[in-house]
Amino acid sequence: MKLAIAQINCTVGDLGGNTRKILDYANQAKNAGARLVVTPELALSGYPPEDLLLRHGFRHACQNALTELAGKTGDITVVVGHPHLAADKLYNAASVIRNGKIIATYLKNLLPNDSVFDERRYFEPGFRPCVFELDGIRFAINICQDIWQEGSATRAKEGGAEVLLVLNASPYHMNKQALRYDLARKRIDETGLSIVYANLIGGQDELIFDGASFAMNARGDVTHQFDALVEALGMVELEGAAPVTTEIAPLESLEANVYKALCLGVKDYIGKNRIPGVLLGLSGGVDSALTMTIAADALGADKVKAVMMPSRFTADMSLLDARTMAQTLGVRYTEFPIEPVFGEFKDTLAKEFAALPPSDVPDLTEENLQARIRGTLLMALSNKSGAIVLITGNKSETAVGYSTLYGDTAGGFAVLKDVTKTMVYKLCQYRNGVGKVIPDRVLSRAPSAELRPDQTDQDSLPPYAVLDAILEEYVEHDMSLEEILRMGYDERDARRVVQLIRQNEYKRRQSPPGIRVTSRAFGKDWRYPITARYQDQF
Ligand SMILES: Nc1ncnc2c1ncn2[C@@H]1O[C@H](COP(=O)(O)OP(=O)(O)OC[C@H]2O[C@@H]([n+]3cccc(C(=O)O)c3)[C@H](O)[C@@H]2O)[C@@H](O)[C@H]1O
Ligand SMILES: Nc1ncnc2c1ncn2[C@@H]1O[C@H](COP(=O)(O)OP(=O)(O)OP(=O)(O)O)[C@@H](O)[C@H]1O
Ligand SMILES: NC(=O)CC[C@H](N)C(=O)O
Repeated sequence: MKLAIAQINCTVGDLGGNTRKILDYANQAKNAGARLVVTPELALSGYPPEDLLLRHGFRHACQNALTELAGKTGDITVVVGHPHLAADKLYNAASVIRNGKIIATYLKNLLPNDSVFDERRYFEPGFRPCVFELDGIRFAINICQDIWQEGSATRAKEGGAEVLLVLNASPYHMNKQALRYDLARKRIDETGLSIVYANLIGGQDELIFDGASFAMNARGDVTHQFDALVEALGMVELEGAAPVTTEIAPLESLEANVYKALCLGVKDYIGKNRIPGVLLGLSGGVDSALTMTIAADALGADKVKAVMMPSRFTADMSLLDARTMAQTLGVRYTEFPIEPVFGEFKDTLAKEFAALPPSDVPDLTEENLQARIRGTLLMALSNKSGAIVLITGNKSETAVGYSTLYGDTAGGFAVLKDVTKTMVYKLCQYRNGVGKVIPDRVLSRAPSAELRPDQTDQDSLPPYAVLDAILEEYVEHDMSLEEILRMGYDERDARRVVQLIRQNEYKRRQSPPGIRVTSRAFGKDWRYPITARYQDQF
């Protein structure tokens, strides 16, 4: 028999649109000869619906959508993920529907509350297995986190299952697929079941769901691997209860994978929020170059406008490279010299500043003013056009606060927020390999904010290779300063980076949302207090 995985891009809260999409995939699956179609976790509501789930109206609308879907699926069996209200309690559920009937409903056993998840805020756990039979094969259902520990799969086996259908909303981070394979193999070792793993795709605020659905036989061999980061209808052939090899998508490089994830994140944030286009400040540097390229690839060049805003500190090559890149990509481009406005601002402030020491030396104040003038101009264009400002700050800068509040941090969406500077360079190289967009010297010159004469980032920060390595240990691996020092990092660098990360919580708290591509981003999974005296002890 054939079953299908509907690897679909659902939109949170779009119950009508999600219902239509599930029906469309069910029809396609039926036409392709499938008897059963499996959707991702909470496909009906989109994932994660967050506090929408606390609204009575939304809970009831989800129940109604399920009834409507069940009435329209016909004779193909659909296993659909949905919020389920029973006796005033809410569950993360999956129902088996056919010919207008709900044949069985499974309630997710393990509710993740770590990392980016807070399912215990909304749902009650279930504890029973759910096994149903189709064409002589006994299928059981698990939902995402259920297979991250021993228990739910074992109970499915004890309930008589032969094939485990796993509905997922498993968010992307680098190298996540290897982790999913490991977990699936552990459950297979314990139970001898074969596994069909259906994952959501799409961007939802800071999260990316990468799809990459797969099937494994009872020996733990991958029999099917479907494409990542695109919608797909994956067909899985079973001989008895065993999936047999038909389709294995080739693995991509890490850079290709991250680049595509960022494009999907931009496309879905802009598209699902019905935003007409994007704007960005194009400096001739590497961060804005990459942000512009991702935006053009994701949305089409006609949806992107780049604005170069030179000052007296802008090098000629910055201006030339900005023009070249905008032209190569075909995005709309304009230039606003900021000197006149900068002069007016300084004149307006001069009398006040004269009373403050040291009045005659330009300092960070004047540097930040330039960034804020640029931010103000971009926001004015945003207000008039409806396009939103993409900010260009990367994870390294976001970590240490190397940015100006209400200046280069002013905007709607932060494309590179979880991409370190080291990775920014790798992604530029990857994209130039597909088709050259970013001139070599943009990649070879020393990074500079160009806010004072001859400035480079390394005047204020350790080299990015060092900063990024310490950042990964402290943020992603949760290492203490002491542990980082034991790894052999320079004491001054390590102390400085950790101190800057701690000191700049206030700045991050005011920053726009951005796309998560690592196992720990500065977003849902980073909730440090701004006001705090605790320091790691030595
Ligand atoms: N705990 C707290 N809670 C709330 N607000 C707090 C605060 N502590 C300071 N503040 C406020 O924050 C202000 C300081 O922040 P802010 O005004 O941003 O300025 P600040 O962080 O002092 O300076 C910006 C830094 O970013 C660098 N930069 C700027 C622009 C672009 C780039 C680049 O290459 O990408 C780098 C620049 O060279 C400089 O090192 C204070 O004056 C105060 O108003
Ligand atoms: N001359 C400029 N014209 C337009 N935008 C600018 C200009 N200078 C800075 N910006 C904006 O402010 C952001 C901060 O950039 P800045 O040059 O200060 O440092 P950066 O982190 O090295 O970024 P980039 O690598 O893009 O230059 C830029 O990415 C860009 O969006
Ligand atoms: N939605 C979930 O239950 C997610 C489970 C799991 N932690 C994952 O990231 O895949």
